[in-house]
Amino acid sequence: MSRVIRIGTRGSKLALAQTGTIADALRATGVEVEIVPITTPGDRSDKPIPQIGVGVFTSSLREALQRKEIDLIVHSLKDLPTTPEPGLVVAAIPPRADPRDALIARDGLTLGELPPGSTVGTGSLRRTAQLRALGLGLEIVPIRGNIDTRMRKVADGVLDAVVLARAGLARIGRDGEITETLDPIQMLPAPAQGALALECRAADVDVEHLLASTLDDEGTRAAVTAERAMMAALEAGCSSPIGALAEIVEDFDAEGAVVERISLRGTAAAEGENGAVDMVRAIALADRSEAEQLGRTLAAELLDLGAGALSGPAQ
Ligand SMILES: NCc1[nH]cc(CCC(=O)O)c1CC(=O)O
Repeated sequence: MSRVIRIGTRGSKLALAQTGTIADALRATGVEVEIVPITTPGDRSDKPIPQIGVGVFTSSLREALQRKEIDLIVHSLKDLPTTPEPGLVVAAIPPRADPRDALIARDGLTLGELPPGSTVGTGSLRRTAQLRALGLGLEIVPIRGNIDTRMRKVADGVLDAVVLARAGLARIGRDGEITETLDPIQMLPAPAQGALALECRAADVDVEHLLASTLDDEGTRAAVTAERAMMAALEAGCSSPIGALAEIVEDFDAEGAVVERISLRGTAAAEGENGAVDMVRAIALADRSEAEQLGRTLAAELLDLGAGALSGPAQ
């Protein structure tokens, strides 16, 4: 392609890192790439993320894309609302990084080693609800800010631990400080955590084709499709207390031949006794081609178990 592809990005270390990775991958295919920094209102606000609303970081970037000031956005797919944006298309979803959450605790401690009353920082309702459900007597402290700011609270002794996504830590080169990778049995990640979404204008067929043919990963796309279909069916926004993890697993068909299927685990908040938050959980399996339906089926099962009482766009 003779055109220069302009990638718009927020100025955070994480955004620059993931944009840089995609820029390198595109340059390796022989195209010329320019990186265009864009400041969003979300970067200027100190309010907790659940209060500033869904998609606050994405709207300024999308406006620049619609106005043709840039040609491509590299999103963290977990931060992207499930409603499609008219005129734009997610042209590629590259191979996913490790989707799990991680603990960074003082003195190399694991969750189980933190004494009751220990303070654990997170800004996420999903992480808060799942940490509480473990019944370890941890004190969950709401925090926000970028990854470095959150990590500093442990280094400075302000908090005993924080929980962050492995993928983000790896992208900024700080995964060496993880003291425990949380098993999805304890902590299901956010839908699409660890995955990137490459968005361009639907009318820009050259860029769309380049992205789709060089950077898309079908297995990742199937997994995140199932997770996001579950989220959409629960009408949950990106900051609602729900978690989901789909994995491609090997199974046997009726004749005993090995086939690949998708397994999807999900969790959502439900109202427990005395108004407490309970996390209900479910798992289901489907053919790879049925990712979307699998997500809806699991959502229906979670709703049957009482999910939804606390989930909703307002959270
Ligand atoms: N909500 C913030 C956010 N958006 C994307 C990531 C990095 C992980 C990813 O790309 O999924 C993070 C940080 C975190 O949750 O620890």
